[in-house]
Amino acid sequence: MTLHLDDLRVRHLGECRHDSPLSALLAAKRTSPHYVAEGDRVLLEDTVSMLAEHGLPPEDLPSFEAAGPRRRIYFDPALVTAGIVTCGGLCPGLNDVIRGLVQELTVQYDVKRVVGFRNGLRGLTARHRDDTIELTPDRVRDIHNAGGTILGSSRGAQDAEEMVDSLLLRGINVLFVIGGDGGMNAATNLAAAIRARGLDIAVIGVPKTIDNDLPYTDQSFGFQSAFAQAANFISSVSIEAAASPDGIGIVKLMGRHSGFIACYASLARNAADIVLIPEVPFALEGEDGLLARVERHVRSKGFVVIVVAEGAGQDLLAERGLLEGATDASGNAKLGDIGALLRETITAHLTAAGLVPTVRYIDPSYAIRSVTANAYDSVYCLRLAHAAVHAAMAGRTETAVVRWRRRFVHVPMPLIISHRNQVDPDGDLWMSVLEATGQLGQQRPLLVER
Ligand SMILES: Nc1ncnc2c1ncn2[C@@H]1O[C@H](COP(=O)(O)OP(=O)(O)OP(=O)(O)O)[C@@H](O)[C@H]1O
Ligand SMILES: O=P(O)(O)OC[C@H]1O[C@](O)(CO)[C@@H](O)[C@@H]1O
Ligand SMILES: [Mg+2]
Repeated sequence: MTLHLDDLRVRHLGECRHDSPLSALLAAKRTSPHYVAEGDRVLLEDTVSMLAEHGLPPEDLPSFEAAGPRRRIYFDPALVTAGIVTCGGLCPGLNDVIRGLVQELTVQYDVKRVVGFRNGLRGLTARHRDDTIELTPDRVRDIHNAGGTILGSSRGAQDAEEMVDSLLLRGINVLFVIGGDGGMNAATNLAAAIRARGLDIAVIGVPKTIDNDLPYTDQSFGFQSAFAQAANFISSVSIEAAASPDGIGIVKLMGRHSGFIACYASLARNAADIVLIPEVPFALEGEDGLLARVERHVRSKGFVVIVVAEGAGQDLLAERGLLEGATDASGNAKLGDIGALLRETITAHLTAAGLVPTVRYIDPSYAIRSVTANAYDSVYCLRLAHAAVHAAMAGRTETAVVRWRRRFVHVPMPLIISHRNQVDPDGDLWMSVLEATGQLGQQRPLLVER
């Protein structure tokens, strides 16, 4: 998709007429290698060839508005009531973001009231809108020490008009939606409904997903904590597999459509022989199929470790009638158990080949996303929260705050949901996985024409 400068402009509610309480901090600031001034922009692309292809002067190249505090702001903080909602699956760092938002709003901007809507967007429906949590600095002081979200979360559709009514009834001027692709979709619809009614309410998204499947963000917060935890399970399974004759270790990791967790967790331990992700189809049968490869590994090395993303090989399950074709409350496809299929077919294949396999299959499932954010993610969450508050107070709306090429920037929400971020089979991450696993060293990478 070719993007132009105009596609990357974010919406403003109006002119910034108030002095920011942070303006003194900004007085002498200019763009530097470590700071982007509020009038400057951050390039979308970062290679000479991609930039040259546009044939445009620098100021016309596709670029993002820099995040960060502004000298002048749109909202009078004394009149602001902020709302926060977390939606979709859990992700390490949710509490860190909530804490950062509340602290920045109340301490720096002196916003008097922050309201937490409970249990996801369900908390914005007529039935649940009065069941909120008052978020004060005291209430959030220690919440980052635990995983999950103190607000609760949920899946399932809600009516945008009903949610706008809730914002009006609760006197919300700025709403922070912390969510994944679904949450950002819902926030976009909500912002459109607010705009259609001509209301003065800012909607700011903080993208959240352990799957790292949202585009225009380097990596989503919590992803690093989640894959670090996943890597521990890879270590366990490889120790088990190595200690058993004809040992087979299989770890299935979350990643509905994107195999980032499987790739990064595998690279973190460098113990996997085979990594399977949704983006790279594979065959079970045939000389270059998975079963033959597993057999070769077992015969040469004595054991094999396979890391499989939950969304990989869904076509193989469908062929065998093992997919229900059902969806969850948010419309996400329910997946079949690729780990179980691997366990069964590998056991049968090796047994028929005269081996006596010992199979260890671990599905850590929720255990990787319910963890507390690690120190790196905590810093990241706090900085995203600061950026989100600055964006909201400056009257940005339908805008997500992300880190892009190490800078914090504003992305129009429609862009964040325009497509899915996936591992590129022609990109350098997958290349690293092939190099690290040795999948490349065999006849061909495990990318099988089917
Ligand atoms: N296309 C959509 N339009 C409007 N609302 C949506 C859409 N998709 C999802 N939602 C709503 O957004 C909320 C969160 O969506 P979902 O359950 O898919 O999780 P998510 O935000 O994608 O997070 P994650 O992928 O990390 O679990 C749900 O309440 C859901 O109803
Ligand atoms: O069981 P739940 O809560 O619906 O969530 C499972 C899904 O949520 C995610 O963690 C994030 O979308 C996926 O990796 C996983 O498939
Ligand atoms: Mg999602």
